[in-house]
Amino acid sequence: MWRRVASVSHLFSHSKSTKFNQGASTFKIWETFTSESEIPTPSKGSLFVTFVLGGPGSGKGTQCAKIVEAFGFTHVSAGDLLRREIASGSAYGSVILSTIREGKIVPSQVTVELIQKEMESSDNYKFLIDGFPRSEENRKAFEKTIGAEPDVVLFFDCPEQEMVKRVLNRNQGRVDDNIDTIKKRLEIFDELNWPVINYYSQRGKLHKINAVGTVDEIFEKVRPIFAPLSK
Ligand SMILES: Nc1ncnc2c1ncn2[C@@H]1O[C@H](COP(=O)(O)OP(=O)(O)OP(=O)(O)O)[C@@H](O)[C@H]1O
Ligand SMILES: Nc1ccn([C@@H]2O[C@H](COP(=O)(O)O)[C@@H](O)[C@H]2O)c(=O)n1
Ligand SMILES: [Mg+2]
Repeated sequence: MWRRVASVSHLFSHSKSTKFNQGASTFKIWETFTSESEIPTPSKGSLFVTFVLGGPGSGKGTQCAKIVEAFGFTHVSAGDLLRREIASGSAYGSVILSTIREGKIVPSQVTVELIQKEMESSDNYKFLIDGFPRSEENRKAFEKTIGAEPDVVLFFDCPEQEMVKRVLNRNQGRVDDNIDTIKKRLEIFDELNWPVINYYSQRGKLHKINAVGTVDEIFEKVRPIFAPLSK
């Protein structure tokens, strides 16, 4: 289904064989961007991965919904997958629930496996991976298991005060939408997410978006990033 540009399996010799890295087949070498303004021009059939980063309540899920509508991506929210795992009554459920309650990060192996299953069950080739990677450990686990790097990384940059306000007003019954857990999530974000943001910034893949404004105003900053993509 995905057009191969070149095999990079030699770079991931210890990774598991998956739909994405199987032998020398379904893979492409990811274009390297030399500046933050450069955007890739993917062709249909090539796997196209966008990581969506930002603090709690910065608007990642809200903007992902708009990107899906405008550009035909499949939205894979790591947090939603973990919540679904809890709801399914899986063996991991109780440990995931307590980790989310504490605002901590679930072991990468668990999260990456859920993401991998979700991607493999989709016929789409354009994915928005929302709320991932949350740490360098997450990032490395994705590379190793999926055998891919993101084409684009979005970072919704939002002041803490605004994030807290949005989360407390979200009203979706999430166990982590309370002031104590929000404080912990913000601490974890500061400690573990910045190294990931810096990593992709140094590689010219990061698109930092000021996440203050209306949903539509913010989307108008996102839209040009994906303009080369047809739906
Ligand atoms: N630009 C905006 N202005 C005001 N409120 C917003 C804006 N964008 C999103 N919201 C609201 O803020 C809340 C958090 O947004 P959203 O769920 O998209 O954030 P998130 O980054 O996915 O958060 P989390 O990491 O906790 O899942 C939601 O209630 C949403 O409706
Ligand atoms: N890569 C991830 C993503 C999320 N979590 C845990 O889920 C919580 C909620 O995530 P949202 O993206 O929906 O805000 C988050 O606070 C983490 O506890 C994770 O462990 N790893
Ligand atoms: Mg979200």
